[in-house]
Amino acid sequence: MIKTLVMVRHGQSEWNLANKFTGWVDVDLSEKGEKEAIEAGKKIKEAGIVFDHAHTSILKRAIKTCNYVLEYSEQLFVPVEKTWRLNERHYGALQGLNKAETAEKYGDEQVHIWRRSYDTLPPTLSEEAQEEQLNMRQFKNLPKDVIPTAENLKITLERALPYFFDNIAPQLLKDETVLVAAHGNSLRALAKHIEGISDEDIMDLEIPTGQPLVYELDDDLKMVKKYYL
Ligand SMILES: O=C(O)[C@@H](CO)OP(=O)(O)O
Repeated sequence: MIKTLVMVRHGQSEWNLANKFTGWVDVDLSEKGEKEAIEAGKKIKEAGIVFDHAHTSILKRAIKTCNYVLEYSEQLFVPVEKTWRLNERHYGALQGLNKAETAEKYGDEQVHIWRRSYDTLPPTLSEEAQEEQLNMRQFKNLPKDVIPTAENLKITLERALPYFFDNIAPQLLKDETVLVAAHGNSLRALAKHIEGISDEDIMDLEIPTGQPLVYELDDDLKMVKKYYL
């Protein structure tokens, strides 16, 4: 039997709009982002998709998107689990910098490598920024060892996949329909696994904000079909 997993990247955030590296910084949705998330919910309702479970990160742009999607598809009662493992990939010392200005300073190629290469790490957070991060309430109950100072897509995949295997996959295997509302790079990581994309080809995969991406999966949770609503 075909299993259905719907991924939604959060709607445009304030820092997507400002063209800043965001990562684990907890920025809000922009006005456009809220509209995108509402539209995503309406499309899911029109498509008649009925969720049994929803999963999101511990960052408000994804949490709010998840809530808007459930609200506007009239299924706000669906249980939602929040996990740091679905957080955006941590952008290290690039967080808060403007992407265009960073490209002017370091060159387009370097910035493209930082943004899209599978295994190149961006520069890590300063000690001061690390300390600040450790004191943030939403990260305080996480073991220090799992809080990154910078991540590439490979590390993002390695921390997102255990959650997929332990929490999402068992639900899909019971033929339950699952929503994952998360981030550009945490969703690229899951997509890499589900679609079997190579380390090279994953550089070209972009997931747009607020567009529901439907995966139909076989009994081994491999992709049979994917489409955007
Ligand atoms: O800034 C970020 O955290 C991400 C997602 O918006 O950006 P990028 O597309 O450069 O990986």
